Amino acid sequence: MISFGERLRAAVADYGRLCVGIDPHAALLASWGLSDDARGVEKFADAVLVSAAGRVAAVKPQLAFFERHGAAGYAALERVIRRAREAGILLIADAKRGDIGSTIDGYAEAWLEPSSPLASDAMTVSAYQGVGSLAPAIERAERVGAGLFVLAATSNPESASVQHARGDDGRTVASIVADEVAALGAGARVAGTWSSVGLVIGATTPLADAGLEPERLGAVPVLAPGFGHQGGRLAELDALYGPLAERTLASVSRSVLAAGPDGIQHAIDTHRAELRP
Ligand SMILES: O=c1ccn([C@@H]2O[C@H](COP(=O)(O)O)[C@@H](O)[C@H]2O)c(=O)[nH]1
Repeated sequence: MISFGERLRAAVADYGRLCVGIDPHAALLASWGLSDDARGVEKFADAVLVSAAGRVAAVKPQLAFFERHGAAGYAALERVIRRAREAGILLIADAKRGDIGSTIDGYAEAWLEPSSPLASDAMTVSAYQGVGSLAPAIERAERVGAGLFVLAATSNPESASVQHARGDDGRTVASIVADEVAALGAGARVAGTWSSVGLVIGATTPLADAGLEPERLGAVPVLAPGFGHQGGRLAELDALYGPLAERTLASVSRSVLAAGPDGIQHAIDTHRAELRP
């Protein structure tokens, strides 16, 4: 079995460091001429998949916009996940789940276990209950070759009051999360391989402001939202992420999706061109 970290490394080598978000906001559905229901959401997601497969390393459905449509939205998402697998593109479920260990394992079973109808390549999780609370999800992910991205320094401006707060040793909350994630499995890893447990580090704040020291983060991959619509510039990815840049997957949703069904392929290509190969 190939680990998620290694599958991500291969996808980035083949297709570059862009991830396209599948965020069927009501306003986008309207501008695409689609109905604001599960059918519209599924058509939207399928069109994004067709345009992204073979062009970018991964897609990232935002679950909120499927959940809006209840059970029918989930059924649509199950089919989208299956089609992503058939198309051979990595799919990161933006679920942002977090809870006590026994419950987080339930979430991991739902989103990562291959027998689940929602089985994704990776999911986003929150460490607000402590990185240790994620241990069952981490163990399950490693057992089934899936991945996790742990929120560390998110792209929204409100995050600073919590994530940049400093403890007695001077480290920020973001850096405590990042250090604990980096320590997972460190030493057991083959040199040059990527970890299957990554971090979410938004593109809207310099790493230093969040107290993050990239040289401490070993082989951890990064999922980086905040480019495009939120103001981050893809051309500045290398400068922003420094030594982490090679392992950073830049995620863009609205700035690509706003191009509509006829323009999305071109928009993806334009965004890719802003990243160096
Ligand atoms: O720190 C974070 C974590 C996740 N997100 C999610 O990424 C996309 C961003 O959408 P854009 O349209 O490219 O702004 C969205 O699904 C967020 O929930 C984030 O923005 N920041």
